[in-house]
Amino acid sequence: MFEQIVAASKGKQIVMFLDYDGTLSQIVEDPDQAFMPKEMRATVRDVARYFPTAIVTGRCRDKVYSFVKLAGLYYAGSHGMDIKGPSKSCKYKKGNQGVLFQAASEFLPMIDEVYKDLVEKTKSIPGTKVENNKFCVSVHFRCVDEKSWAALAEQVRSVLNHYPKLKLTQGRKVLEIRPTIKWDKGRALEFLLESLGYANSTNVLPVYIGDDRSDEDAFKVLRERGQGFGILVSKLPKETNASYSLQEPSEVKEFLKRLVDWKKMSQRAAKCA
Ligand SMILES: O=P(O)(O)OC[C@H]1O[C@H](O[C@H]2O[C@H](CO)[C@@H](O)[C@H](O)[C@H]2O)[C@H](O)[C@@H](O)[C@@H]1O
Repeated sequence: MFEQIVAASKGKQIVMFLDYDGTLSQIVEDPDQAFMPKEMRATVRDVARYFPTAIVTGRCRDKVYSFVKLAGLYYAGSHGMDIKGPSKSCKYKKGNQGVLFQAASEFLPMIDEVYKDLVEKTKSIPGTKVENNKFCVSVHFRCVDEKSWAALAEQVRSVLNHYPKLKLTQGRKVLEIRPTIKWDKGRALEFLLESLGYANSTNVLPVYIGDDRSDEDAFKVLRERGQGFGILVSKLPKETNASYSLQEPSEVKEFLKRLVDWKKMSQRAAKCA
């Protein structure tokens, strides 16, 4: 896989897109404790030195920033509905990059309301955790007894019946409630490529690494564009639009490190030539 990606990048700018949970951090029971190991942070910092890099996540943007803590990156939170550019100078930064795009601002009051309703409706089911991700809501069932999963899903559906403008999707032991707008991680990837000046460029090689169903939207965009590579993080074989796979975050780290080392070497070689 590494060799194919490097070969395909000849004469092209690699742009890195990284999902957070299950990709840069291990899946843990408590979503508030999904910290990023120091070594992974150092690796992502290096990646962002050599390639424009974005974190694309279902999480609230501020929350994921509190985990990643790197200023030189793009952040696309709430499944790409909330995009912000690097907060410190970096060579890929274009102009003053505050918030670049918020796809669902008008949904903010509705999301706050549905969050409260969901907390209330699900509080009788032990282990449930409802997370407000600003433009979407997650209802976690990782710590819920399997016998109660159906009842929990039913409660969530009963709340959503009152919100026809919201839809329900499912991730890893999580029900995700999002606006029914045509925006997802794939659209966020396209938006970011455009923001970086690569809208219709053939001189770019986007690489997207993610572990969950919502990442499939980005893998699909890459497949349809016939450009770049999706890399699925999974221990088990799965139906996917990704081109390659890695088993777990530690393999993601090794892949990223290798990419940085290769880039450093090729820059050195170019200077000596
Ligand atoms: O797009 P992502 O960054 O992968 O976000 C998807 C969901 O990730 C988080 O939940 C997942 O990770 C948790 C911590 O390891 C785990 O407890 C949970 O079971 C996983 O689904 C996040 O908390 C959710 O809000 C995101 O929707």
